[in-house]
Amino acid sequence: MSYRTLYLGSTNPAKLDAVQAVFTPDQGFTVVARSAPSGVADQPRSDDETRTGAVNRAHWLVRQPGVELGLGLEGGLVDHAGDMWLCNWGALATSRGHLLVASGARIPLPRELAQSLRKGGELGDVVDSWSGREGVRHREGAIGILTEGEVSRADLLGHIVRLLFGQWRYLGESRVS
Ligand SMILES: O=P(O)(O)OP(=O)(O)OP(=O)(O)OC[C@H]1O[C@@H](n2cnc3c(O)ncnc32)[C@H](O)[C@@H]1O
Ligand SMILES: [Mg+2]
Repeated sequence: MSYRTLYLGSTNPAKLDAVQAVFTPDQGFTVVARSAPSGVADQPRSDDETRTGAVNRAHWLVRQPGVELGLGLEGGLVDHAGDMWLCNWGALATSRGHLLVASGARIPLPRELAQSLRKGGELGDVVDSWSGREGVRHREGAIGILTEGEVSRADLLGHIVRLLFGQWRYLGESRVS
């Protein structure tokens, strides 16, 4: 069997777990993690900026020689209904010019966290010092802490990856060769 390679635009293990759970060898895929520039702030602060970060990563990947399929995932913050919410976006680009986009579930952040984030900084760093843990962004994520382990960052991103994979399958025969 010949495998298709899916490039992920990040080496973050939580993102890689989410992608490897969907783009499996059984489905005919190998996954390669390669840091891709998001072209937006390290901490995006709107849906638009977060989606753009995911799309830029995916597009950057398919501009590299030999890359057929590029997937970008981006985490961000959104002000909504008086709270600051955690959001995530994903994009899957093909070298044939298709672009599929999806966003994930979101939850409001505790006021205390939102307050420090309004002063600047990245959610990953703020959550580490707030929770007294290290490297939360690479493991359970803020979402894992805020849901008592019920939903991990990989779970949250996994749903987005499935939405992308499903849309790509729906494209059918017109997808990449
Ligand atoms: O190496 P990359 O792919 O950039 O991985 P990252 O962890 O920085 O992830 P993003 O750039 O997609 O996310 C932007 C910021 O939001 C943070 N973030 C998003 N979701 C998070 C979560 O569930 N837990 C902790 N930090 C999160 C993340 O750590 C960054 O500071
Ligand atoms: Mg980042």
